[in-house]
This record gives sequence, structure tokens and C-alpha cells, in this order.
Amino acid sequence: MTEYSGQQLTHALQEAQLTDWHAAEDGLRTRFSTGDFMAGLELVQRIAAVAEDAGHHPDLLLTFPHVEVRLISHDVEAVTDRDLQLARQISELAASAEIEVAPTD
Ligand SMILES: C[C@H](O)[C@H](O)[C@H]1CNC2=NC(N)=NC(=O)C2=N1
Repeated sequence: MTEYSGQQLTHALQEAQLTDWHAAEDGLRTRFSTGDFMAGLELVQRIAAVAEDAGHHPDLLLTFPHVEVRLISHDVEAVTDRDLQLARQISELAASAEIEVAPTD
């Protein structure tokens, strides 16, 4: 399976039109503006369900106004197509809940 990094990952994100996400040193990252803790928990529950179905899991941080998501394939410590696929599913969940990506600092 392809392991993406650097420019290759940035290109893969553009190709896949995964505009919610950015290539970080430690994987794919995004942060959703949920607005309150319980809305964030609901999004986390939905993400958990698709992750379980996929057998591939994100790292999540739930805070009052945000849900932060990191995706990396821990078995190879690199971003793979599994992460790109789950990123798409997570973006679709957020979009269906009308949750937007938080502005970057
Ligand atoms: C057995 C189980 O499917 C594997 O351990 C899965 C679980 N979820 C996973 N999630 C992520 N992000 N990386 C993995 O390597 C991984 N492995």
C-alpha cells in the first residue's frame, strides 16, 4: 500500500479534493467547529461508527468548541489510502451535520 508524505501527500489531498484536511508532520489533520461539547460528542460518535466499520481509527480530541482529528496508519506510521478513505467519510459526516472546518490559526 502506498505511503504518502510531503508533496506526494499534498498532491493526493488535492487529487481527492479533501479540502478539509492538511498534511501535518504526524499525519492528516483537521479541526471541526462544532460550537458546543455535545455537538462535538455526537460527531465523535458518528466518526467512531464509520471507523469501526472501516477497521481503521482516527485520533480524536473533543473540546468545547472543536473536534480535532488526526489520521495516520499506525501499523506503518505513515498516511495510506486507508487514511484518505476515512478522511473522505469523516468530511462527509461533518458536511451532513453542517459542521464546518475551523479556521486555521
Ligand atoms: C486489528 C485492527 O484492525 C488493526 O489493529 C487496526 C485498527 N485500527 C487502526 N487504525 C489506524 N489508524 N491504524 C492502524 O494501523 C489500525 N489498525
